[in-house]
Amino acid sequence: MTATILDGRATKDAIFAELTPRVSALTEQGRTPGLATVLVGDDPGSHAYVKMKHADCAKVGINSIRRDLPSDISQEELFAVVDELNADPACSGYIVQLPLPKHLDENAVLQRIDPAKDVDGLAPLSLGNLVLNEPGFRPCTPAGIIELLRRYEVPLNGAQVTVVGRGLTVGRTLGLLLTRRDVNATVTLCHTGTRDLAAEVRRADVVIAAAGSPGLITPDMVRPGAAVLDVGVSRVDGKLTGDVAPEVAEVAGFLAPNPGGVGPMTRAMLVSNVVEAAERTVRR
Ligand SMILES: Nc1nc(=O)c2c([nH]1)NC[C@@H]1CN(c3ccc(C(=O)N[C@@H](CCC(=O)O)C(=O)O)cc3)C=[N+]21
Repeated sequence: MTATILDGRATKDAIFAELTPRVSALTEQGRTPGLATVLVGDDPGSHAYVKMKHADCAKVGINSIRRDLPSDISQEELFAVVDELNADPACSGYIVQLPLPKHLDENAVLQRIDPAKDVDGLAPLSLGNLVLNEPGFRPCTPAGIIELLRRYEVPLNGAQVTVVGRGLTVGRTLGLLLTRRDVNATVTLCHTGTRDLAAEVRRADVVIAAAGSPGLITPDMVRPGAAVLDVGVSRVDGKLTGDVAPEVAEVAGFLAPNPGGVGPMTRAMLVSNVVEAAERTVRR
């Protein structure tokens, strides 16, 4: 037996096809959505992600604005860029690519993002809305994971989900989203302090690997038929490697590979949030 692939690229394309008429309708009213990206420094991986996001925008007819900033930019200078995007009517929403260089205060930057433009869903107000069950932008990777499972009809209601990794962009926020009443999963959130990772993974119906530790999840840890989603990326000898060992495909029922799984879904959710931001914006 070999796992059914949870194809994030095809699912992203399907979502883009659904978004395109909404973008066209906005454009006909002179309200074309616009996504801005803020990239500080020259990390090659971050550059590649930002480039993909702009290509996605072009594909669905969204305008894009790019702010590539030097790695030695000061906190005040970065605030000025954020303020400018907050004020720019052509920018429906934007993301500040994380992580930022160490000399910058990441939380202070996230706090300065206009909540109406926080399409990444990582600013404090969006996170608060998520915890309080209020409407608001959802973080793109967790939203993409749930959407991918939903479209492949992998049940989450009452399911045991083991999430490995507690980072803000995936594990921490995914736990919050999965345990909401409308999703209704039981979540175990594992991290480097977890005593017996193999045992926690073994009892899961769904495993989300977002630790950034190459090959961490091995076939002996996976219950036959379980859904396994590989979200971690690390560079090993210049090659991108996921958190899930390749042999897991022979045990799992469903597998979201990396690349080709959750990454494209993150971008699909970002574009979806931008369209929503533009739709919500009232004309002045
Ligand atoms: N504020 C913020 N928000 C983010 O959403 C954010 C971030 N910072 N920092 C970095 C991570 C990483 N990230 C990815 C998005 C898409 C792919 C993606 O689409 N990858 C493709 C292609 C990979 C390839 O072939 O090179 C795939 O997995 O198939 C990957 C990684 C978003 N991030």
